[in-house]
Amino acid sequence: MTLLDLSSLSVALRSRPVLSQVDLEVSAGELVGLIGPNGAGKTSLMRAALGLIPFQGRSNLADMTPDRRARVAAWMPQSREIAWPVTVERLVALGRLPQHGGPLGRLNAADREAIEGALERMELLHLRKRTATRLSGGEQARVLIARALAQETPLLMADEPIAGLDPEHQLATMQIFRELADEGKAVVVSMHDLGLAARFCSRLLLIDHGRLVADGVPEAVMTPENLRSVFHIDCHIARTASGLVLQPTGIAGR
Ligand SMILES: Nc1ncnc2c1ncn2[C@@H]1O[C@H](COP(=O)(O)OP(=O)(O)OP(=O)(O)O)[C@@H](O)[C@H]1O
Repeated sequence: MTLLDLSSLSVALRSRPVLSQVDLEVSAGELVGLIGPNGAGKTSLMRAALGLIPFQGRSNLADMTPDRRARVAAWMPQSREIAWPVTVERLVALGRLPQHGGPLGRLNAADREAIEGALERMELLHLRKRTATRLSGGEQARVLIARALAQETPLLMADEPIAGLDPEHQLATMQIFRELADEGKAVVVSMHDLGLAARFCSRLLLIDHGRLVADGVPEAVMTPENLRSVFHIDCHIARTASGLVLQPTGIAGR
């Protein structure tokens, strides 16, 4: 089942083209990593797909009413600002707003199950009564991922969700995304850790200067040529039983 369907998606910000003619379909069961250098257009692609910024072309999500979209796609933006000093469990409960179609009234059994599941998955049960604004940056990021998980949408889109997490929680979070995809959801995440992208994602989209320049399984996208021409780096790449292992070794040509 196709959950994200973009055709000829283009974005110009302040009259400057930042995304050009992206065609993309993402289906249930895929964990898609969006990779590319700083300023390549990863955030613009996701924000345009969600209808959060003006674009040309077509996005199935942007065509939906806001209510419908919130039931189809959960979104974790790059900015990690938590505006109010509410408890962790209250913040995660806000992920249930779309299911209520309005203000969050009394939580029902399905809400409670979704909230508990999200807190447990993100290893936040011990922090549930803490004030979210008084957590560390990485802890706050995990709370925001939990809020997106509690939304229980078939599609999860997250902008650099593992940035700032410690190694254990980076691995655990990528593993959770992998599980969500295996459970039949579609997950689209932008990320800069090419090693984790190669190891966990079923498919990679390589963006460079606003264009989708490669799209396929990690082995097909993480080629020495692509890594050199797009990221300007040399990498050690090895195929292992647990997937592709990739370690940047230097800046190309230096
Ligand atoms: N509000 C804005 N006004 C004008 N240009 C913008 C604006 N926001 C982003 N841009 C430009 O759009 C281009 C794409 O930015 P975008 O944030 O999509 O890149 P990105 O791939 O997500 O980068 P990063 O990895 O650094 O987060 C960049 O050149 C950026 O400078």
